[in-house]
Amino acid sequence: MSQALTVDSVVLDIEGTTSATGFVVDVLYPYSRSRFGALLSERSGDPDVARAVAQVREELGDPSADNVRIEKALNAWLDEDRKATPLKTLQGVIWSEGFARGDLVSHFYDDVIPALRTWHAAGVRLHVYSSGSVAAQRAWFRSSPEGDLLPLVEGLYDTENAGPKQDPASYRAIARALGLAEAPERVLFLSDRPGELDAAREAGWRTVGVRRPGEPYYEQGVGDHAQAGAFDEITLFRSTP
Ligand SMILES: CSCCC(=O)C(=O)COP(=O)(O)O
Ligand SMILES: [Mg+2]
Repeated sequence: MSQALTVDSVVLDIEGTTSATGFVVDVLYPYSRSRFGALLSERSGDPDVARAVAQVREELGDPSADNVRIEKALNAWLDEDRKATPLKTLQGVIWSEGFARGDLVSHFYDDVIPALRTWHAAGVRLHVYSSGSVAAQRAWFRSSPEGDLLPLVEGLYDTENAGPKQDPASYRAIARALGLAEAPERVLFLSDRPGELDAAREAGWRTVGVRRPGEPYYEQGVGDHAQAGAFDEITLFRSTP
């Protein structure tokens, strides 16, 4: 359904919205699964790895969990597609290196990159809020099939610097970071998940649910949120304060 909105900023979900869940699950997840063991044993001094390991131990309630137990927990969370922050941190370390090496190229639906360029050219500020870590998001946008898209994007937010995606407080924190705490209606959130859209709306944001055939939330729909089947159905104008 066509949507036309006047906003300052658009905040993008990745999986299911800009990009295919199938690509994440079939390409990125196996890439990380086969590298957790080496990361844990060879890179324990890396501050991101050490922080994530401490968080896994805390979540397991086992302060002395060894690498075998930690790897098992990571793989179990991967199997259930649990968006646990330490899992996402460790995946972000692995994927960033995979993108930098050229092993990986990110996926965007065909309608997405032209829309991002159009919205950016119209003066709309673009940001990302994903369960994928900020490091993963940076690598994802830098290594697109059309090259480096990072210059289009102003802010990157994840469950560590903003909070859980189904909590309105996370959207309030992002609005503050955007300088829009007093005007949250000037922020638009695009996501495939109704729980995330509900949380954004509760924080005062505008919302459009993106429903793409084949995505996990396609059948369920996005409740009473405005919806679009692709980004080329969404026209954005830059609002003035
Ligand atoms: C580059 S992020 C990789 C995808 C991912 O791991 C993820 O959890 C995405 O979740 P989203 O919040 O974007 O639906
Ligand atoms: Mg999503």
